[in-house]
Amino acid sequence: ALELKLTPALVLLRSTLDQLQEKDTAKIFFQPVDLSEVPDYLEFISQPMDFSTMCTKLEGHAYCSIADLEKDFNLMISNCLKYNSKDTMFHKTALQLREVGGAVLRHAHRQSQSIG
Ligand SMILES: CC(=O)c1c[nH]c2ccccc12
Repeated sequence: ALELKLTPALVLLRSTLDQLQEKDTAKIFFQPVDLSEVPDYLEFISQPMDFSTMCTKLEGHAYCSIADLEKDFNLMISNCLKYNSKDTMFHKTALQLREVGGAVLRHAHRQSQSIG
């Protein structure tokens, strides 16, 4: 039935997001950048993104595929690389997360192909 077919896709999306969050050991991407702490953030970043927002979107069925999840993950990383200069921990952490997260997403793409 349709709901049986859709469930594995949601399960894979949740597991992929969980795996990506686990790689953010410093938890710098767990919450939106605090605009009261960083008042100029929106002068540089037009579309903020973070894992908590991605989780809300996922449960709200905003993601139809791993590719949709990957788009927001890449947005989150590129925001961080843009706002934070190269010599910061944030910038370096984003570069690392981009690599390890890429491997998680490649594996999830392969799994989603086997679900069909
Ligand atoms: C992910 C990110 O860019 C940030 C996460 N926490 C922050 C605090 C100040 C400025 C940037 C950030």
